[in-house]
Amino acid sequence: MSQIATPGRLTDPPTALSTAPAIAIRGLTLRFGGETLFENLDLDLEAGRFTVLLGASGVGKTTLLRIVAGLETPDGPGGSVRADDGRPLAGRIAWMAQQDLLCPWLDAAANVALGDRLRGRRPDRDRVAGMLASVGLDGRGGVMPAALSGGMRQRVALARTLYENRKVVLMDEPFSALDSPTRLRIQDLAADRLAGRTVLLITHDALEACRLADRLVVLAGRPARLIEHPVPPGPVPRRSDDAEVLAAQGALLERLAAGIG
Ligand SMILES: Nc1ncnc2c1ncn2[C@@H]1O[C@H](COP(=O)(O)OP(=O)(O)OP(=O)(O)O)[C@@H](O)[C@H]1O
Repeated sequence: MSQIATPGRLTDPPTALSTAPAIAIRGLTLRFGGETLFENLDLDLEAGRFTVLLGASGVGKTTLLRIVAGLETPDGPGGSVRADDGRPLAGRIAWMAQQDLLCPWLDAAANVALGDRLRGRRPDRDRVAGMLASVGLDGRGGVMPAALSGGMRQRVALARTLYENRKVVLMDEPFSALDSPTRLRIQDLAADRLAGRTVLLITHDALEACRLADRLVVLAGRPARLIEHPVPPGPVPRRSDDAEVLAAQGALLERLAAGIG
């Protein structure tokens, strides 16, 4: 297992971070074949906060994320996804997936700057090095993905997300493939490095949800509805051994097992 050091904070200007928008999702309806996944679904993502989304497999979590990202179009004229500053969301969203999606033929540094390469821009080497250092991978830019552990690969993926410096970050079970201690450390890192951005995180891990959520919602049923679940007190990331976090995790698991999610 690789331990994550506690590196210095990122150098993104605070003014840039403070412009993270709130997002209002309104009146979403989506049908696949004969199934109605969403019917007039609303969700608000608070500016600069972690909203955590749980729910049973197949309920529609990834589809909801894809709609927010503009990768899926809701049915009918009523549905909308809008930023509260009135500006388009396109170009302001980063995506982190369950798989690290690193290109195996590029080293860690080139993977961090992949977006620049795809846009035909010259990567900013100093920023790339800074992002790698900020996730505890100082001096590892030349290492190929095959030589990195799963936890380190996800840290490179996090550095790539940070390099993009988007104000909205959509995360689809980004840590689910990691062992528990590594997952705990990268949760801490993500909470610290993504602070101030508007984050929507999908997870099946009740402890992860209770550690990271400023707001916790469960997607359940068909058509799916959203059910609020209370979050433990205190700022994120909360300690995994905190009594209130453990109690909230237990209560959340009981609710999920009872079939609300
Ligand atoms: N493009 C599509 N065409 C048809 N059906 C789809 C499409 N995309 C998703 N679905 C269906 O919509 C439902 C919701 O899928 P989705 O991947 O959003 O679920 P999920 O809650 O993210 O599940 P998991 O937790 O397993 O990742 C599933 O029944 C899936 O088969």
